[in-house]
This record gives sequence, structure tokens and C-alpha cells, in this order.
Amino acid sequence: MTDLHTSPLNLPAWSQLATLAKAPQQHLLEVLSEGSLRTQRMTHTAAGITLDASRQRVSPIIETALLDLAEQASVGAQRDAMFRGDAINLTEDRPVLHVALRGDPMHTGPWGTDVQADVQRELARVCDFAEALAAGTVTGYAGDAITDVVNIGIGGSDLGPRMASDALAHLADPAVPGIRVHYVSNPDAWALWSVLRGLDARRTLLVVSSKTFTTQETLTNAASAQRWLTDSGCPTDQLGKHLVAITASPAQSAKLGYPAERTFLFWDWVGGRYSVWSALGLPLAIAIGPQNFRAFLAGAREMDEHFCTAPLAQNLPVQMALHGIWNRNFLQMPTQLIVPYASRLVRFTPFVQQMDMESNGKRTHIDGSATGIDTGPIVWGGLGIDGQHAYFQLIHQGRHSVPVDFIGVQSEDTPLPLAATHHGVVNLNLRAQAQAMAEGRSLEDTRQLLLKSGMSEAQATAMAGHRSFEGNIPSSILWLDRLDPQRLGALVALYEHKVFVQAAIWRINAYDQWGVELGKTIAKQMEKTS
Ligand SMILES: O=P(O)(O)OC[C@H]1O[C@H](O)[C@H](O)[C@@H](O)[C@@H]1O
Repeated sequence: MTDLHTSPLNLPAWSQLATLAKAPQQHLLEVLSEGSLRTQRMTHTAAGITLDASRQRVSPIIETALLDLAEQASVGAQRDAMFRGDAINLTEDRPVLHVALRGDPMHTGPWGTDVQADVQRELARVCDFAEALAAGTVTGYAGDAITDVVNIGIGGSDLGPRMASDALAHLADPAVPGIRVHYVSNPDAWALWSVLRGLDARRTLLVVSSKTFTTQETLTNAASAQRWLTDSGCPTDQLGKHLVAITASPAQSAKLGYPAERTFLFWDWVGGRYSVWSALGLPLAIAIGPQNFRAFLAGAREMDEHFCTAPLAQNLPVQMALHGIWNRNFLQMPTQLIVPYASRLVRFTPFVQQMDMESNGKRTHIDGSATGIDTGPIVWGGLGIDGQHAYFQLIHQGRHSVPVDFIGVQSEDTPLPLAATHHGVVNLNLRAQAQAMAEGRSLEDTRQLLLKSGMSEAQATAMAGHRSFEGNIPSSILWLDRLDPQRLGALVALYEHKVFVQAAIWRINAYDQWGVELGKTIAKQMEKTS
């Protein structure tokens, strides 16, 4: 790769944006009063997801400068290098090819035939195994069909499949007996016991998910769960019937006794936090069925195609990344709130939190120099409606300015008689919050309202400060047509590419995570000396 900047500070568009940020800007209330033309211009759809970015604090001239920044930072060339399999993870000298995991099974992508063959082979193994489980042909030591799967893994080996299993829980029909999938990540004894105590060891399968197969927390839980199996009657020489390993280090899992035919592989070029598309998605494939798992991959592929082909001005991940950079680096907003309004997306924010913060929480450029600018935002949040009754107060009236991603679902098909009423309440609230945050309510408007409600002049003046809202809080709304495997796949890929684009502009390596090492090293030293 040639001609890549080392710091965005050297790019002309960065200086232009810095100048624009100092100039007075219109309040969002005024901006939005321009009407629907702005909304049309700033609303784009791909893969069943519509991004309405009209409430971002950008004027047309800022939008153009942001697009210039993406061009000058060679985002397109960097994207192509990732899809080609160049070793863009420079500190670990590895390609970054999670996109190949959801590539078209019928057409080899730019990553080439070797990667394609490996990916499709493991995907077929995963789907076959999920099918065999569903058919009841996978049995335990006493010959009983497996009914419960316990995924033991942490970080990237937990958050993705767990988030997606929750988001797509409606695909498991409670009237049809299926396989129940449980997740255990924390090595606290209760976390494991609270799952195992309800299970029958003869019908339980342990799926130990770990890229490295050296993670202390996961190995502690795995050893403890194996002990529970043997104490419950499983003969030691039959333990293999209850074990599955998912790993990029098969030598390591073999050493710990995991049978090769029950070991599902991924590779060092898949980052843990980008691994839900790989064999690591096995618990998800079990929970929702292989066909739905393939649809999840297909949705991500649709977003990949959009990312690779749509002009930058209409490119969803590029637009989200640029608005994030404007908020982070030029409007000095250090956090990013993500609030899904569909309760099934309850784990989406923690999932993106790992993906974004572990990827872009960096202070060193790719060339080893210090960035000198802020990089990845502090990602936080949770379900929107619940948040309204908790921390939204600070967003509306606190002194921090917090940009928001609202995530909503257009159509709802829960078979509850009043489902449409529920859905109306949820989406009405989403829209109301986005509007309230953007427009606010001025001191004078508030005072007038209070007077109209019957307050005296003195009372209204005293109360107005407490009851007015500055507004001007930037937000985007992401509307999913519906919550299905395809849209969920596309949504996850959208955030992955947003993170990629920001890293490409900041010129940091989004794909290593040296920051988690020091604590682990100290824990090991402490273990030795205690
Ligand atoms: O999959 P494993 O090798 O067990 O790693 C599990 C997790 O732990 C690490 O500390 C990293 O911070 C994560 O990126 C990773 O997903």
C-alpha cells in the first residue's frame, strides 16, 4: 500500500474541518425546520436498513469536507486491501478476513481459493453438526439425545453468538422441543452453577469456545463443567461425547483432550470480536438452525457489497464513521450512546462496545507514532425505552453532550393480540426522543408555557431553567425493516465497517488488542507468587 497518510492531522480536509468547527453553527432546531429535503438527502438504505442521519450536526459544507477526509485518507484503497487479504493487522502480521467468512459460497471473493475452501468446509461442518443435534442423533454417554448446549467462552467467544441468539430468539418455536443453548462467560462459580443446576448431565453438551484455548476464565469454567459431568455419572472415557471445541488453536485443545472430530476451526486472521461469522457461531446455528445462520451470513454479505460499491456519500458505514469523527474530534464528544428500541437487541450495545472499543481504543498510529488526537469513542447504552427511565435525564439536561444511535424496527410480528399497540408505544418513544434531543426547548419558550399553565411571572421565571432543554444533541436513527437473521447480519456488518473506516482515517490498527495483555500478565505473576 502506498501514499497512505500516517496522521489525519496532515490531511487538508482535517484542517478544513477544524476551521469549520470553530465557526458558528445553526442549532438543530433551525436546521431541521428546513424540512424534508434535508431528511431525504441524509437518509440512505442498504440491506434492509435505513440510516436517517438528518439530526447530525453537519451542514452541507461540513458533509463535503468529511467526504474529502475519507477520500484523502484513502478509505477505499484501505478497504480493498482488507478484502484482498493484505496483512493489514501489521502488529501481528496478519490479514483481517472476517468478510470471507460470509462470502458467497458459490463465488470466491478477492481473498482467494484457499481461504474460500477452508471457510466453506468449516461452515458445512458447523451446519451438519447443528442439524444432527436438532435431529437428536448426537447422544451423550448413556445414549440420550442432547437437549442442552452450554457455550463456555468470554469476550469475542461469547458476546457475538449470545447477542444474536437473543436477537433471534423468536425463531425458536417454544411449542417444538428444540435444543436449548446457554452461555457462560464469567468464571465466578455462580455463573456456571446457575446454568448447570437446571440441567441433566446425560443430555448436556459443553461447547468450549476460545480462539487461543489458553484463556484462564474459559479454561476454569470448562474444567469445572467437566468435573460436574463426571461427578454426575459420566465415565471419564466417555467425556468426549459431551465436549466440543471451537478454536483457532486445535493443537492446544487437543492437548486438553478435545476430540478432533468435535473440534471446529477458525483461523488467526479472524479477530475474536469479529468471529461470530465463523465456527464460533455454532451455538447460534444450533439456536436458530443452519438455514437461518446462513441467512445471517447473507445479510452481512449484502452490507459488505454495499460498503464496497456504494458512493461514499450514500455509504452507510462511511456516513456513520464520518459523523462519529465529526462528533469525536471536532465537536469534542468523547462517548457514543447506542440505544436499541427492540428488546431482543438487549445485548447489541455490549457487543458493539467490545467490537468498537477493543478495536479503536488505541493511541498509536500504525507507524508507531503517538496519535495526538482522540480515537475510539466510549461506547455505552442499552435498551432505549428502559434508558429513558434511567439515564436519559443526563443526556437531556446534563452538561455532557452525548451523540446517540437509535435503533428501531419497522415491522413487528410477535403473535400477541396487542402486539401492534406495543410496537406503537416503542417506536413513538424512539421518534419523540430523537426529536426532543435535537430540538430541545428554549428558556423563553419554557417560560411562556409555564405562564400559560397558570404560573405567576415569578414562578415561571424561577422554574424555566429547570424545565428547559438546550437540545442540539446529534443522533442518527437506524431503522431495520424487521428483525430477522438477514437484517441482524447486516446491522452487525454495518458497525464492523464503521469501526474499520474510523480506524482507516485515524490510521490506527483496529485488529490487535495489546491493551488487554498487561492485566493478564500481572495476574499470572500474582498466581505464581501467591
Ligand atoms: O477466544 P479467546 O482466545 O478465549 O479470547 C477471549 C477474549 O479474551 C481476550 O482477552 C481479548 O480481549 C478478546 O478479544 C477475546 O475475544
